[in-house]
Amino acid sequence: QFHMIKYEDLKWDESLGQGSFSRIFRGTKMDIRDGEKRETEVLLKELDGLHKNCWESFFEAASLMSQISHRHLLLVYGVSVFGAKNIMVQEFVKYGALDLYLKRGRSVSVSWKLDVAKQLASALNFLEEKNIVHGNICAKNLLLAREGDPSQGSSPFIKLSDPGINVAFLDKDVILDRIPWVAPEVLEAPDNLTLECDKWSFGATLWEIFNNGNAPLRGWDLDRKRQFYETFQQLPPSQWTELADLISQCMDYQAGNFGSVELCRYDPLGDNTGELVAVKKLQPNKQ
Ligand SMILES: N#Cc1ccc(Nc2nc(N)cc(-n3cnc(CCO)c3)n2)cc1
Repeated sequence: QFHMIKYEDLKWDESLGQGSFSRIFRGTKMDIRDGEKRETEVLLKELDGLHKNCWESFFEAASLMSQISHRHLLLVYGVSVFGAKNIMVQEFVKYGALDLYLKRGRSVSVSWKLDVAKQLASALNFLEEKNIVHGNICAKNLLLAREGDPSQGSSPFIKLSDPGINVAFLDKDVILDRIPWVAPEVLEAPDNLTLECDKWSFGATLWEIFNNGNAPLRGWDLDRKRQFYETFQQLPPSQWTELADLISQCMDYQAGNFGSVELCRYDPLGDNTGELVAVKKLQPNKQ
């Protein structure tokens, strides 16, 4: 289910940084078209050696992206395996990851952000229609193919990247660190990803986009992040009511695989001033 690319047809240019379990490089792949040699600029994503045992998951994530094509889904040309090296060969997307682009202080307009949000929504709608779960929606996995120029009225263009290693293969701490992008039910059952999980992550990614690429709960340690879910907290609401409503509809503790909801008082100080919170009991899915 994958196009195998010969290692000798690849050429590495400069390193572009570090994903969580991979290193990325600019490069070229050589192929023959109409009988002549052609070099295509590519992004080489190399799985790092210590995660060798998840190479199937690494490639499975990519093959998910190459089984279907959509204007806002990254094009994956194929894979190359050479000794211990596992390399995914992707189309080179001109401006790279959206979170870095926004953090670099590009001041972009609200309509620029709305365009990006709509494009992400259309990619997720497409995946949902195919009943395909991505599992790692976040601004780092949105790639900017076109900057868009407000003076020319041209809008940005994004591509959703591959999800990387499946969350079921990740250590608990890595999953905790993905709070608030990872849906709460994934912490209990990381091998049961559903479309609801992508909806939750969509909410956190919207928050990122409209907060100029700043990560939600930035700098929080794992215990504080875990508590964020245990006390059913929400992200700080956006200044735009409709956006705040959309984000809280996506990041809805009820919608996941939670069973009955029982209201009780969460009373940390023991002086009965605690706020009323909902206590959810994890129940097996009713279906
Ligand atoms: N300066 C700069 C610069 C860097 C990168 C690109 N291009 C590109 N193309 C892709 N296909 C994937 C990525 N990419 C970026 N970060 C990840 C890991 C998180 O997914 C993947 N970047 C363009 C310019």
